[in-house]
Amino acid sequence: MSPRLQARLRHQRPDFTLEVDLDLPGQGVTVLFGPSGCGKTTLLRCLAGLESASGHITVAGETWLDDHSRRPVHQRPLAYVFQEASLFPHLSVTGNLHYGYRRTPRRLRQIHPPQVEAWLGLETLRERFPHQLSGGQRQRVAIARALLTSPQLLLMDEPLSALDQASKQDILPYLERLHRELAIPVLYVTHSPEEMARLADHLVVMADGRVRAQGSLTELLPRLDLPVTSAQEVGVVIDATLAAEDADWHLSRADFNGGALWLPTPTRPLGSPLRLRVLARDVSLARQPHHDQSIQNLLPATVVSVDSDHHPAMALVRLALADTPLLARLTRRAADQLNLTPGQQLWAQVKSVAIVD
Ligand SMILES: Nc1ncnc2c1ncn2[C@@H]1O[C@H](COP(=O)(O)OP(=O)(O)OP(=O)(O)O)[C@@H](O)[C@H]1O
Repeated sequence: MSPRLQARLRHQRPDFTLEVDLDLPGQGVTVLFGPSGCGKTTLLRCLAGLESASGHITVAGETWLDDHSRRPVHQRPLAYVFQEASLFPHLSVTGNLHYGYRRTPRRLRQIHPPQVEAWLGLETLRERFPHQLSGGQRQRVAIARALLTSPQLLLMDEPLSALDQASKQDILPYLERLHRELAIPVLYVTHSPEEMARLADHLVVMADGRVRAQGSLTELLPRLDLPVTSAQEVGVVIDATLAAEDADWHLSRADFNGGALWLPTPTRPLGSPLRLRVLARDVSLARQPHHDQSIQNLLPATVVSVDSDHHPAMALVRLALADTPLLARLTRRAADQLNLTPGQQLWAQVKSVAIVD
């Protein structure tokens, strides 16, 4: 298990104060989420040493900042990817990739060109120059170049926001792959709920220069007090494994801690990890398991709480499938007729499941 990324930071500007205490896993993607101006970029810049901050930072077991010492930017082994890829225009893709790699001392090189070329699908682009690449391809090269410095921390500040929708959809599978391969922490700033659902393992929700909540995506996404999703899109993500296939019906079973869901067979081998998204509006509840209806996914669930929704006619029911949370959005009248109370056992009928990763 890699050592955790810990940072307690205070940064003061005349009209803005950043004051955060982060304790994040040493591996995986942490998405920083929060309204414009809440301090996400400032936090990344403080971690990078581009802004002065007091406090402490520990990355990969090494202290970058404490009361007695402050490592300057060039001594912090991190990579920073911005909205716009700034590649060297006079160098080919290979030239750009080798730039950071060659400047990294041999003994510190942990990531090598063939690896990142495969992760980011660059094998056929090696000879091209930046002006011969699409926006998404340029950004893939920029990410690869950053990784070839073998950083201990990867900071990504809205890396897809300058791309059009088609390029975003092109690049997301590469980022999902990276997310599975990289053994370092990645801090990823985005305003996009889709990028959050597809890439995040962890979430830091910020407001006014402070951390409102931090934890795993599965734990924080269903929280109704956090502004992470719109009322229509509220739901959960479930990390599952592709466990069985029913070839006759082209359906596959995804198992997770607390149950299993059937879905149209995806093009990936049995045993693969799979991230599923279930929206609250696609879950209904019943006291008995009804098999005389079209919904195939029936899961035994326990009521945790019944909460208000943005609309006065609706209620959000928080459920537990063992350790896995699920949300159901019902009319208040339906919730009243079911006489829902915490601890009650019933059946969750899941109408639709999307694979997000
Ligand atoms: N160079 C600067 N000098 C002074 N104030 C700044 C500077 N950069 C940002 N700020 C202010 O600091 C606060 C935090 O800004 P920051 O860019 O970190 O927010 P953010 O959450 O990244 O926003 P966005 O989502 O819009 O990128 C804001 O009030 C902003 O106006």
